[in-house]
Amino acid sequence: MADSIISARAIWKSFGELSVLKGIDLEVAEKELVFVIGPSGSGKSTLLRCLNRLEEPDSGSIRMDGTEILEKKVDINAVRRRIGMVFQSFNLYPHMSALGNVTLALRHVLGLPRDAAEARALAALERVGLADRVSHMPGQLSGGQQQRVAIARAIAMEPRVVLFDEPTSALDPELVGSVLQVMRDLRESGMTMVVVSHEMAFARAAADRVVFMADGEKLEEGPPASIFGNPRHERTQAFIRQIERH
Ligand SMILES: Nc1ncnc2c1ncn2[C@@H]1O[C@H](COP(=O)(O)OP(=O)(O)OP(=O)(O)O)[C@@H](O)[C@H]1O
Repeated sequence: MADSIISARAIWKSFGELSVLKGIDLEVAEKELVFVIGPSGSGKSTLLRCLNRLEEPDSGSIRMDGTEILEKKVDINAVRRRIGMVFQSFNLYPHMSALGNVTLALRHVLGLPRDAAEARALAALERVGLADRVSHMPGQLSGGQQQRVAIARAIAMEPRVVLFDEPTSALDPELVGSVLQVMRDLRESGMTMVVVSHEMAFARAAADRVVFMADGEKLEEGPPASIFGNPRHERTQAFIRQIERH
């Protein structure tokens, strides 16, 4: 793919005796929303974490904008500046306001002066619908609002791609919609995203491509209509049948 932002090839990863990724390939094109689904324990989060080297693959190649990021000499902080990540647990600093949380990396990682960092942070908080909550501490915000602060923190860095690792799994059901809406808006604005999530309705509606993983392998991938409507692999069929029962 000529315009791939991420091109991961033959990624292998074990934890001790447990082989979690078995030669996975993943391409992510500019402005694409790639959705990774599969049974619990199939290696989805591990794959995502390998993409920014929160986990170190045992072997394989990951190119970002054409540059290999698995080489020892690569400045991993420079790579991470270009890859935002949103976690299931929002990982906000509890003693800092929403604005403080979003501003922190802009000042200390990007080295922006306070005024410029705050202006950028305010714009990001506005984008996620929190213009009226910038001075609130995380404890004064709902889970959905806290996750939106975490998304603002990621996008304020103006990354090339944002990875979402089960961003709504820790939320009460009534708070999920606001976070998914922000993710939908980001997609509309052309943000490149890789999402691991169990929100299948969202995958159907918003994904450009769905990747189905099982036991550390990619069994099939394609547009949501074909993965959900006409899955070819027997394990994908079983998975889709199971989620449709719930
Ligand atoms: N740091 C680790 N040390 C040891 N085992 C790990 C570690 N991280 C993940 N695993 C194991 O690797 C396997 C894959 O985990 P992973 O979280 O990638 O799966 P997943 O597909 O994201 O699952 P889920 O949908 O339940 O989150 C699991 O068996 C898990 O217990």
